This record gives sequence, C-alpha cells and structure tokens, in this order.
Amino acid sequence: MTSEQGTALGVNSEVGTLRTVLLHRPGGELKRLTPRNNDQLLFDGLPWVDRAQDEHDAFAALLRSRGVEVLLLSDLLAEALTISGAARMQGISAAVDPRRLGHVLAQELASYLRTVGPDALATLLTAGMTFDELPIGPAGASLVRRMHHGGDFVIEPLPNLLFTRDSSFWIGDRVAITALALPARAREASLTDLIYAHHPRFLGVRRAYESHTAPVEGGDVLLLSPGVVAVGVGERTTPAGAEALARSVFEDELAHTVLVVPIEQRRASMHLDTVCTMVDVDAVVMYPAIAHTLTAFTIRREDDGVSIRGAEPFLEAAAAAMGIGKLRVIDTGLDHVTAEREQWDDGNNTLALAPGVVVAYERNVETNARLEASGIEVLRIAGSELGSGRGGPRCMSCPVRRDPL
Ligand SMILES: NC(=O)NCCC[C@H](N)C(=O)O
Repeated sequence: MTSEQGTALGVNSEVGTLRTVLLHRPGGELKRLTPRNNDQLLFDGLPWVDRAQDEHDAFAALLRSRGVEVLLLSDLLAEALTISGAARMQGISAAVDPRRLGHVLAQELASYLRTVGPDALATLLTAGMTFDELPIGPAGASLVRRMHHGGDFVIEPLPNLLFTRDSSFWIGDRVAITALALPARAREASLTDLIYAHHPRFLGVRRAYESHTAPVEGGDVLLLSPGVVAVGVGERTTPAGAEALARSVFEDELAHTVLVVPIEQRRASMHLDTVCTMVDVDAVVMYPAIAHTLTAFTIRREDDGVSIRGAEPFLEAAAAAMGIGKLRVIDTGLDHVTAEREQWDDGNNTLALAPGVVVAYERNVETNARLEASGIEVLRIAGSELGSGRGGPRCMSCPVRRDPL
C-alpha cells in the first residue's frame, strides 16, 4: 500500500489544502465535436484538441508542482476495467442502449465490446463510436444500421467528461455519484460509478446521495464550511434534487445545514459555481450582477425532522449557517460589460488549493487583478481551448482529498 492509499480520502470544505484531485485529460471525445452537434453536446465552439490537451497538461503540472496528487479519469477507468469483469459489464451495459440501437445491433455491439481490451474499451466508452467504425460484419438483420448515416454515433461520445466536478463529488468521507440532468452528460455518471465501485484505490469508500431520485450536479454543490452545504437550483439541479440531497446528507450526518440557492435558468449560469466560488475560509468571488440579489432557503436538520426558512439574502444566510460574522465578497467592482464577459469566461470559477490560493483562467484579467488586490494568490492557467466547453478550473476538477478544516 502506498502512503497515499493509507491516507483517508475526503473533503469537508472548498478551501482546505488540496491533496488529491480527479481530472480528465481531454482526448478523442473532443474530436467528435462538429458544428452540427456542438450545441447538443454542450460546447460553444470546436476546441483545437491538441492545444486543449496542452492547456490541460499545464493545469495538471501546476497542481503537481503545488504538491497535489493528480488522478486521471482515463487511467482509473482502464485500471478498473482491467481488474474487474463486473466493471466491464457495467460500462458496456451503460453504453449499449437497445432502445436506440434495436435489439439486433445492441446484442452485436455488446458481444463485440466484451472482446475488446481494457484500454481500447476505456477509449470507446469515453470517445464513443460511429456507425462507420463498427467493426462487425454487414448490416444483416439490423434495420437501425441500414437506416443510420455512417457518421452517426453508435456510442455517444462524452466531451464533457473534462468537467469532472459534475459527475461526482465528495462530501465528508463519502463520494456522491450524481444524477446529471441532460442526455448529453447522463452516461458520465456510469463511468464515475464504476471507477469508485471497482478501482482498488477506492475500496471501502461509502456513498452519499445513493437514491439518485432527481438531478443533482456537482457544479451546484459548494461545501461552504464543515457541515454547511450550498446547492444551486437552476438549469441542472432541480428543487427535488436539492431536497433529496439535503435529506440524504442529514441522514448520513454529513451536514447540518443545506442552503438552497435559486440561480437563473440559463446557460451562462448553468451551475452555482459559474457565479460563485470560495477563495478563502470566509471569502467568495462572485459575479457582481447577482452578488447582492442572490437568495437562499435554509434547510436545517432538527431533532424531529427538518426546518426550512427563507428565502433570505444568500450572503447573510451563508454567514449565519457558517457561524461567521460576514462572508466576504471579493468585490470584482467591474463595469457591467467586463463583468459579464469575465463571468462567461469562468472568471468566477476558481479552484482553491488552500485558503487564499486559487487557480484561475489567465484571460480574466480584471477579476484576477481584483482577487490579488484582496490578498488572494492567483495561479493563472491558459484556457482558450478548454473554456469552449464553458467550464473553468473548478469545473475541471473533483477534489478527492483535502486537509480537513
Ligand atoms: N460546474 C460546471 O459549471 N461545469 C461546466 C460544465 C460545462 C458543460 N459543457 C455543460 O454544459 O454541462
């Protein structure tokens, strides 16, 4: 057992010193994006893939240079598929959809996938497969094969795997596999599920939010302080999802308070972490247009059930729940146009490596300058290609181990 394996995994805040993180180095799945499918696959443009990989490598290198252990999703996936037949079955059955492929093709595809080695299978499960790439004989009795175009997907690619924040998150010593709201992302959770179930690194790790009763995405979940969780409700996480998550974390004694934060249902603010992230134990960077209008419902665990208050101003409700006098907002103080541009480019989506130390996209010059003026150390990364999926450093990282606060 390595020393890392001997150290307890878990996360109880947004800012405790980051020790281990899960990233996904983008690969062949980004090469599937075309002007015809990019909207449906939730990208705003077509990234230059080699450059996106360079940018991602630099992000991973920066984290390593700061002492963070970087786990890569593809490596974990291939290792889990190598070790476990059950993992292979799980990955294959999530990727083969008989409703879309028909039974003939579904059976042929599943039989083929069972013969593929673990590395190749990991690639197929992430990058997908087109009808042209089907290695099995003529269409025969499959009407579906006869009627599809060669470039259509037999297995849909998962370009948004890059945003590891959304398909799982840790709360305390448990991991939650999320229920992703949109069809383009739903299968991502089958891969995080199989990794956490079958990779030896995660042996014995227990689950949070197991019921999956309604959509909850990790980008909407902020661990404001030990025991206090904020959950954004908007385009992705639903009110039912937030309610179910609250009940689940109360039952498992992972939190005593959940703040449910309504956010506008539009692409620019698809998750709470697109408008607000923590940069210190008592400080957030927030999109100025909403900083003082955001509200929250406060759900508390009580001896005889739960209580719900609100909605009240978010900053006050958060400070009260966290037991601090005030939650500092780093006042980006920007004019409307600059603030809107930098919010769109994920200026508010920072990843904290420790209290007061964050990773941010370099392009958000004004927001970064304001953060530094407030005493925050900003480690800049390039993101011109990575950002075309509309996600920043927080979206691209799932902390697995932070020092407890
Ligand atoms: N937490 C996040 O905000 N993640 C970014 C997700 C971007 C992705 N293209 C999506 O639309 O889901």
